[in-house]
Amino acid sequence: MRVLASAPAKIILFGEHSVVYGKPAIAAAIDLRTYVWAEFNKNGRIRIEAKDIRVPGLTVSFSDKEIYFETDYGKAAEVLSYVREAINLVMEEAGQKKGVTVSITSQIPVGAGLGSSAAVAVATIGAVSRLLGLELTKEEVAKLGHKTELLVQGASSGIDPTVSAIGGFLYYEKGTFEELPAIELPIVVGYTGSSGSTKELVAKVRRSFEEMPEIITPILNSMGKLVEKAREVILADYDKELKFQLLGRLMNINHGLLDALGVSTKSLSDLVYASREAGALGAKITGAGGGGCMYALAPGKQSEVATAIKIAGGMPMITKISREGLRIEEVEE
Ligand SMILES: Nc1ncnc2c1ncn2[C@@H]1O[C@H](COP(=O)(O)OP(=O)(O)O)[C@@H](O)[C@H]1O
Ligand SMILES: C[C@@](O)(CCOP(=O)(O)O)CC(=O)O
Ligand SMILES: [Mg+2]
Repeated sequence: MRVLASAPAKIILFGEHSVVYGKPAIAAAIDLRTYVWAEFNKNGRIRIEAKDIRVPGLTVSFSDKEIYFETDYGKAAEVLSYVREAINLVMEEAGQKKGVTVSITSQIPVGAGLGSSAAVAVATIGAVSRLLGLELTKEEVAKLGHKTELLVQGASSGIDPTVSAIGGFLYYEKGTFEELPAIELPIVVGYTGSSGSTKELVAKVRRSFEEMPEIITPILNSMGKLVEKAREVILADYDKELKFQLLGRLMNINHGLLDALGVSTKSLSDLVYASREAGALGAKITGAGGGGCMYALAPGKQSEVATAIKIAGGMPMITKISREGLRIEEVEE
């Protein structure tokens, strides 16, 4: 038997990092996906084929006749730790340990703030649980995805695996979520081309929080308040123009606060300012930062903003919200 599952990337519209401290956040699934095939194998081992992820720590030496490959097993194992933990958790849940081969292909840039870690965990949990005959709801998959991130990162709010499993547009707070009405969001995502590790960035914010709680706590509180305000604006009966203007202002404040937490970079801020100058109503980092992506809200100006992002050295992506979260694509008996 073979099962193919897929799960989407996400953007965090408001509230990354502060969500780790129990504040609310707003996120949406987007139309880039990770695909995972799972099937039984005969050798009884867990085999992971990660087809498009860069594995660090490879050394090649060669003479006239031969090529030698050496791998830093620690580094290679670390890169695959989300997939490994996800498989282990499903096997524990099913009370079965079997030889399973998992094969991954992904459209999501890695370490770019678009939730590749959550998508790979959710799609793996979806495929392996179905293979083992375990019937999990999307909420249960989200919870196991959250556990996976906690095991690998040490800290995780759970927002990414929840959005990836459920799909759509969500207001998330401490493990619970509310589905927000689908509104057409004229956004442009800008990718700096560099990456940041969520584990390291979350740890960096934690260090500042522990060293200067009297300064960092009010920043996190402000972030929480602006997310509540953004939810009110999204649900209010305002016309679109006013809604976008208010959301844009809140995005700019959120970016400033993320910069104050130390998770922006020059490239990210360059793309943010270039977008605003090209007419975006708001622009901010999305995800953990330290590289990766920003997004801009640009009604009627999406192509101007995309061009400005390109000129500033980034890669623009015009994406749509994906209504669908985890999907079982194929089951071959
Ligand atoms: N296609 C993939 N195959 C295997 N592991 C992946 C894949 N995509 C992402 N990952 C895992 O997720 C990690 C990146 O997660 P993270 O630092 O949270 O950044 P983000 O979630 O923003 O992309 C990678 O180092 C790797 O461990
Ligand atoms: C920084 C954080 O708020 C979001 C991280 O998202 P990503 O892994 O950078 O896509 C962490 C979390 O919510 O667990
Ligand atoms: Mg991640």
